[in-house]
Amino acid sequence: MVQETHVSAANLIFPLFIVDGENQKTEVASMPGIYRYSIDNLLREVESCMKLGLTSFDLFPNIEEALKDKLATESHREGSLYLRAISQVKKEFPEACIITDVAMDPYSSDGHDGIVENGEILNDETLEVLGKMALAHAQSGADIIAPSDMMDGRVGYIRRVLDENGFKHVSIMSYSAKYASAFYGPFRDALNSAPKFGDKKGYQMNPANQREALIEARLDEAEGADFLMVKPALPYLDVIKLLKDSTELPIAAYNVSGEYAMIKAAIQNGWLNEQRAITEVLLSIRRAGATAILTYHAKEVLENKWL
Ligand SMILES: NCc1[nH]cc(CCC(=O)O)c1CC(=O)O
Repeated sequence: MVQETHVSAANLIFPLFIVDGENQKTEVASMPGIYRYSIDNLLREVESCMKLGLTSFDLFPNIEEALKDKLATESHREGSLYLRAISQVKKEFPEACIITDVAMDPYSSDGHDGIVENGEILNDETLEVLGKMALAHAQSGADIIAPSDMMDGRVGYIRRVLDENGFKHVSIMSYSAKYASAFYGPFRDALNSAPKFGDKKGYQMNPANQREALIEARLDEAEGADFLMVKPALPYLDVIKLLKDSTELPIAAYNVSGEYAMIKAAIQNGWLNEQRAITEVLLSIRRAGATAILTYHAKEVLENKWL
C-alpha cells in the first residue's frame, strides 16, 4: 500500500535528563523507562543512541535546590553541571546534534521561567539572563538553542547575542506555541522544577486558543527562529497543522512527559498494544505536519525496530 507519511530516526529528538554525581541512573517515577543520568552515564546513553542512528538530543538538568536563586545564576555559571554535560557530549560525539533548553525554571528558586518580583514576571530583565544562558550553551558546543520560556522578544534577543559573539551558525528552535498544559507534570517531577507559587498561565498560551499560535509563530519567524515548535503535541495536532500550512520553516512538536506517562500507564495495565499505540502516536504527529518530534519514545522505537 502507498503510505504518505513515515517516521524515521532522522525525525526524532531524544530528551535526556542530567543530574550531578557519578554513576547515577535513577528512573523518573512517573516516566517508566526514562532516567536522570550523571554525565558519565549520559555519555554511554548517547553512545548507545548513536549506534541506533538516533543523533539529536535535547538536554535538561536537574539542579540541586541549594544552587537555585531568583536570578537563576547557575544557568550560566562556568563549570556548571549543564555546561560540562554539553561540552563533554560534544567532545566525545562531535557528530551528535545537541539541542539546549534555554529557560530559567530548573535554576529558579521560584520555579518560574522568568524573574519574579511582587508576583509579576519581569520580561525584559529575564531576557538578559536568557542571553547569557544561550551564549554559555553556544560556547560549550550547542548546535541548536531552544528557548522554552515564552517571554516576549526572546528569539530576537538571543539571535543578536549569538551573532555578536561569533555564533551565527548556531540555530534557534523556538517554542512558539507552548500551551499552559496539564501534561508537563512528570517533567517537573523529573527536574524538581514545579513553580513554588502560582502557575505559568501568564506566559504560556491558553489551551482554548488556536489562532494566537499564528501570531506567536510569525513573531518568532520575524525575529530569526530557524524552527518553530508546538508543545504539547497530541492535544494540539490542529496547531501543528495550522503552523505547517502558514510557514516555510520546519515545525517541531514536543510529545511531552504527560503524553508519554499516559501511554506507558495504559501499556503497564495491559490496556493498549505497546508497539501499535506508540507508532500510531508518532505517525499522527508527522501526519499533522511536524518534521521533528521530540519524544521520550525515540530510543525504544529504534531499539525495538518498530519504525
Ligand atoms: N521551560 C520549561 C519546560 N521545558 C520543557 C518542559 C516540559 C517538557 C515535558 O513535559 O516533557 C517545560 C515545562 C514547563 O513549562 O514547566
